[in-house]
Amino acid sequence: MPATHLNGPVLVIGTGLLGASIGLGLSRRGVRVLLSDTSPTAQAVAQDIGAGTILDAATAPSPELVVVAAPPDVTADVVSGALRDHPGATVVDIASVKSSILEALRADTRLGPAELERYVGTHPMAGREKSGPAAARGELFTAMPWVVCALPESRTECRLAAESLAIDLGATVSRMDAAEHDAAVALVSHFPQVASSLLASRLLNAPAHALALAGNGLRDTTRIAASDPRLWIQILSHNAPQIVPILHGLREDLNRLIATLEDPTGPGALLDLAELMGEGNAGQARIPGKHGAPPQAFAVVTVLVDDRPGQIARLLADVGEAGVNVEDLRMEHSSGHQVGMVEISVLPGRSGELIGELTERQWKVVQ
Ligand SMILES: NC(=O)C1=CN([C@@H]2O[C@H](COP(=O)(O)OP(=O)(O)OC[C@H]3O[C@@H](n4cnc5c(N)ncnc54)[C@H](O)[C@@H]3O)[C@@H](O)[C@H]2O)C=CC1
Ligand SMILES: O=C(O)C(=O)Cc1ccc(O)cc1
Repeated sequence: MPATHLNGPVLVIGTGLLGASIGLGLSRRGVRVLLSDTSPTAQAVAQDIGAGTILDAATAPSPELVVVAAPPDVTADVVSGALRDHPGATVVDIASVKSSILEALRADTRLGPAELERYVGTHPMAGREKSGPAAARGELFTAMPWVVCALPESRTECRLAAESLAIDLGATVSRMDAAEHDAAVALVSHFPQVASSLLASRLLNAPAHALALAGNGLRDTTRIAASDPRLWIQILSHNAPQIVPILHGLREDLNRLIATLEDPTGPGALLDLAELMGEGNAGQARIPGKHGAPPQAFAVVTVLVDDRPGQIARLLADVGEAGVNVEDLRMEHSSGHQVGMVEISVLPGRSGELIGELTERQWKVVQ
């Protein structure tokens, strides 16, 4: 079991997707986790999957750290309660927006300055398009960024406790203030969500024969359109001032593109399209790779796999035996066929070796 910086107990308030994932990850590392949720079902499911034990306020020891993992619109109120109920604890929240919560806490007359010194806002940049504890994963945060927004008055030991939470769960700490955080996530998280939802909503009246042709391009760009609307209504409305300027920029680009495509043979039209695609290529290339490393082009080895149970596991075991690290993996099913294509991304320079090993083991490698 890896050593942890936190001693515990850690009280998780809100045991949905994120809270139960935190509970699972900490419990697996040997930290005692107490669980609390307004929904008795969410609490019970979180306990059943091993995320911790349901809090019994009468007998529970005082927590070292309280993690508020409730929806954004109740987060400030729950943090305020936790700061008052647990005077010896650091209290962090993990909500996707930070400034609106901080403003509400600063305006909260039930809190004194000494209480706010124990609060640190945080945001793990990891999640899923599902909600609830049944979708929780203890390894959700491994190698993902975790933003820590300490206040100027946050106590050092409280900032360190917040950072320990992220580090113990395998995440990478990124320090910034609430305003910087909100501007950054508006661009890299909230705008993609809006774009994906807008794109997917265009499919509402699409004929079935058109949808049957959908490939990974559409699946990749609409995956997060399946996200929980109840959460996203809150995120978007809390961070609206940061999102609106990005949408104005999008509108300008759309107007330009529409004008170009309305006269695709007009002067400069093709150059305009080339510029648009080129700017997209350049923007995409700026997205960092795994572990915050610079973007890296991987070689992709494509393998045809029969759609039978156990095939992927057998393929991955063979890749492992070949001694080649899998950097990324994706699978494409063609509808109506009993075969799938698995794309294995590996470091450039290792693909030839992998193709040789897999071919020798009778896999059908697409060249
Ligand atoms: N879903 C995601 O991918 C990510 C979500 N977050 C943030 O994590 C927080 C939780 O989100 P999810 O786990 O996805 O939502 P969820 O819907 O899966 O879980 C939220 C839980 O909070 C409980 N809850 C509601 N009001 C409460 C209260 N007053 N006291 C105690 N518990 C209460 C609900 O019963 C529910 O079990 C949100 O603030 C969200 O912005 C952060 C990163 C990623
Ligand atoms: O599913 C994804 O790719 C995400 O980006 C999930 C996510 C959702 C909300 C957040 O505040 C942070 C991360």
